[in-house]
Amino acid sequence: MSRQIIVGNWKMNGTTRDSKALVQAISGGVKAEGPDVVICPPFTQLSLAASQLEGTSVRLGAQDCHKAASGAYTGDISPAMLTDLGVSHVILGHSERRQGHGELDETVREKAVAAAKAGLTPVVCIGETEDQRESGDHFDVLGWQIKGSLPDDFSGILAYEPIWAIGTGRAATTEEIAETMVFLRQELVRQFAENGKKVRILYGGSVNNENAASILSIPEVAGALVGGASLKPDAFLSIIHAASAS
Ligand SMILES: O=C(CO)COP(=O)(O)O
Repeated sequence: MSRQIIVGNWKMNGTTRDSKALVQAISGGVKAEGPDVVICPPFTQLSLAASQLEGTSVRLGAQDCHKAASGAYTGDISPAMLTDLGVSHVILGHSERRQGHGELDETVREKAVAAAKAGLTPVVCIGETEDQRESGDHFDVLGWQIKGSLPDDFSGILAYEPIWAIGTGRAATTEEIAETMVFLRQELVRQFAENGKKVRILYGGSVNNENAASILSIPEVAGALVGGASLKPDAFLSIIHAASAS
């Protein structure tokens, strides 16, 4: 198993005071020789986190970006603004943006192109709803999301986050994850040939300190995208310690 990557998605959490404490606790507990670690605070805390993380091995990610480099887009943040702050990764197409903001596959793809062009590593999220899984349509849905959301020359990270597992405390079972990982790899190779072999796939959805070790030992799981548990230093650090470092 190769070096895994643990990404913490803080979502809309973090005032200055608690962000400072959280970054400090995480960076203080991470070992340079451990797995790759990326934390994704809200835009408002990126600058502070960047200065706190200087000289540490923890990388910084954002939770979204616009597809344009600059311009008349009130309220948006461009990829160049992120790299300017020392951000290296960007989460794109999270289900909370797809569902809450009507973000479409095509928009996610355009953002992934723009992010990569600016030197960011996109972490593109896909995942089925509970209804889609129950009706057995989940593989079709995931195949379409890959086709629609990933550019042909994609070389970033794909995060499989079943919507029904996000924030519910009900992670997918190791069998469900294992089976889905096999499908995702086949689909990536079918759609993108050689390039599809290189894309790293993360699992996300109710990953915590108790289930991390078994999820991270599933073949093809290159790491985890962690929401709620990434706000708790002890839980997040124990997920990090459960990940493979080499
Ligand atoms: O959405 C997620 C990470 O992007 C997962 O959130 P939870 O870990 O809180 O289920």
